[in-house]
Parts: sequence; C-alpha cells; structure tokens
Amino acid sequence: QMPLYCSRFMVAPCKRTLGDVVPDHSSRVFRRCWRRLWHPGRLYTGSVTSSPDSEFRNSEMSTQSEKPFHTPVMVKEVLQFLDIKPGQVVLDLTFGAGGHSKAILQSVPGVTVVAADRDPKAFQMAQRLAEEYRGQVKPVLGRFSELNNLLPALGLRPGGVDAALLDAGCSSMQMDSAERGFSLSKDGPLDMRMDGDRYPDMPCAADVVNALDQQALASVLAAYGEERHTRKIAAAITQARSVYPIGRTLQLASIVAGAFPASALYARRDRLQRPSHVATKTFQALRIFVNDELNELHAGLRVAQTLLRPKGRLCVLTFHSLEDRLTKRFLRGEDLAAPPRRSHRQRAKARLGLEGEEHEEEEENEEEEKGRESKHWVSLKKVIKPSEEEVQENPRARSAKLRTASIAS
Ligand SMILES: C[S@@+](CC[C@H](N)C(=O)[O-])C[C@H]1O[C@@H](n2cnc3c(N)ncnc32)[C@H](O)[C@@H]1O
Repeated sequence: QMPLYCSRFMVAPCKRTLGDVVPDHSSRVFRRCWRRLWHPGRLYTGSVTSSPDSEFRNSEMSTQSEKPFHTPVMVKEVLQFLDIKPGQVVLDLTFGAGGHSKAILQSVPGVTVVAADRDPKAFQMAQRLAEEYRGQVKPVLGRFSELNNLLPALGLRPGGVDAALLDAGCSSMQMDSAERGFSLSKDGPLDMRMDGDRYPDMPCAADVVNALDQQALASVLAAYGEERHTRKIAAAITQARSVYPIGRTLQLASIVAGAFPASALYARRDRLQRPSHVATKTFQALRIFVNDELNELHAGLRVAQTLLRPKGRLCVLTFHSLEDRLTKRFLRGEDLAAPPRRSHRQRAKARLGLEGEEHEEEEENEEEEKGRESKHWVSLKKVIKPSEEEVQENPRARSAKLRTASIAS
C-alpha cells in the first residue's frame, strides 16, 4: 500500500522562520521551494527509518560496523592564522569530532574553547572533551542561527572572543554513517538532517524528493548542486516516485543513475580525477537544502563578526564553491542581496556553459580582490589550499579552501 501524503508539519509545526533568510541569490530558490514543501497534504509520511524499499537495500553495507572518523583539515594552517595566545577564548563554531579543538587545546596552554555544533552526537563528543580538559571546554548544542541566544548564557559578550573557526559542511562521521542518509554509496534512510534528533518535524531529504514538484526540484538541484542536468534528474525522480515513494539513499542514487546512459555513470571526475558518481551533485544539493546550509553559514559568519574583538581572527574552511563564494563576499562586505560580481574568466566560462563542472575548479582571480576590503574585516591572506601531501593523506581535503581575516580595529 502506498503511504499517504499528509502533512506531519500541520500536526507539529516547525519553528523555521522563512523571513530570516540570507539575502543571497539562491535564497529565492530556497524560499519558493521550502514553501512548496510546506504545503499541507503533500508530505512523505513513510518513515525514513523503516522504508519498505528493501530491494534497494544493501544489507551488507548497512549492517557492517562503521567506525565514524573525521580527520581535521589544514590544522597547521588554521593554528598559524588563528595565532592563539595562552589564556585566550576561542570559538569553534563547528566542533564535529573535535579535531581542530583538540589541536588548539594541545598547542596553547590555558585556552578556553567554546565548542558549538548543531549535531547532538558532536555535542556529546564535546561534553566528553570537556571532562578531559576541565574548565577549558564549553560545549554548546545549537545551529549558528541559534547561537546569539545561546552564547550569552556562557558569559560571551560581543567582542569577547579572540579567535573563531568555522569548518563548514558535514563531518565524515555524518557522511559515512549509513543511517544518517548522506552517503550515496552506503544504503540508509534518505534523511540527511544534521540535527534531525533535535527537530524531528523538519523535512528530510525523502520529504524533498517526494513532495516538491518537478520544477521546484530542478531549481533546488541547480541552485545547491550546480547540476546542469536538472530537468532530466527531476523528471526521473518524479516518475520514479509516482510508482513508489523514495525512501533510501541507494534507491535515489539508482533513480538518478537511470536518467543517464550507463557510460555516464562514473564519467564525471572529482578534483583528484577520481570517478565521481553521477548523483553526487544531487546529493549535495539535497543536503544543503535540507540543512539550509547557506543561510546558516551566513548566520555563523555574522556570529563571528559580532563576537570577535578588534583584531580577533577568523578562519573559515569551505568545501565547495557556493560556500566559498558566500564567505568571500561576506568578508569583503559585499551586499549579498545583489547578484555576485563575476570575473572575466567566470563570465567566459558561463558563456561556454562550463560553469559548475567539477573538474573546472573555480579559480580565484585574486587580482580582482584588491581594493575590495570590507569595513569590518581585514583579509590576512589570499585563499589557501591544502598541500598535496595533505590531500594524498586525506582526500576529503581536496576541495578545501581556507579564508582568513581579522576584525578591523
Ligand atoms: C566539517 S565538520 C567539522 C569538523 C571539525 N572541525 C573537526 O575537526 O572534527 C562540520 C560540523 O559543523 C556542524 N555544522 C554544520 N552546520 C552547522 C550549523 N549551521 N550550526 C552548527 N553546526 C553546524 C556539523 O554538524 C559538523 O559536525
């Protein structure tokens, strides 16, 4: 029997405020699509944790014991640019598995680390670290957009933080746990929420693919996945779900793959020239949309701007061009409501239809950065990339970009 589409949000309304969105150009897509998702009577109610789609289940993968592990990226560079002195206060906005926080605690005596994360599992790890470093770690559970309300309880006031780190996106613990639904290679419920435990009524990825109409779905894929074949993929998804609701990660991956000839399945390459699955960008788009990652990133940058003291330093690690562009524009003090200014090179790429190609890494035209300083921030260095050795050791670092800035005094 087909699950009914009815609104679980009507029963337990979500607290998301649609008005409080980043004035970033992709937010229009966000608002429009989110409202559609919100529409009563259309949401996926089949539980993502007990999907009947066992034919898509790879039981070997989902039952194997997974050791979640996250290798922190560019630790040496982060420590160098944060330049933390003994006894200072550091805000780690993205604690994750605590790799950067631990490195800070180990290298600077008497430092206090405020360890925030939206993921309750990361929060538990921060609590454990707080036991190890008594009085030096202050765990906080919350999204960037919630921190203004949470941090004053810890005695943090505007200007009271010496250094801040934002390591954007998901941790390997989240990506590699099949049951969290982020991975397109491990079967699991199509969830993708970083804090679904805290907000069980928030839409998950299964809600998005089962409830949005084809055009809205295509807009989400284009805006957040920078995917070029959006119509084809959105059509495949809407066709597949008319037969059976989509509830599992491998099910979605195979539906997307089905929209392409077999030869195209791994024809795309990542930045290490490794074959990348044709559904990779679809998964990225859904993850960003479900977790409202770009608006959250903007909120996190604003929190850092408010809390850092004059000359206080910020490091931001990003992993795809949407995050990096937003960070770059924020640190330049650009109006995010205006469409981004494009370099000659980017305009040429757009004309040739090469935008968004994974192998076509978006290179910074750093010459154009000159004279674009913000009144709030002083850039410490051009964008920094990981060393080749680091990328070899930790392939997840391959797309990392580090931006560093200090508060103008
Ligand atoms: C790349 S991981 C950080 C890894 C960490 N630096 C380490 O070394 O282990 C990103 C973390 O940020 C968290 N995160 C992402 N968006 C967030 C948000 N809007 N508010 C708070 N935490 C967020 C995720 O839950 C995840 O744990």
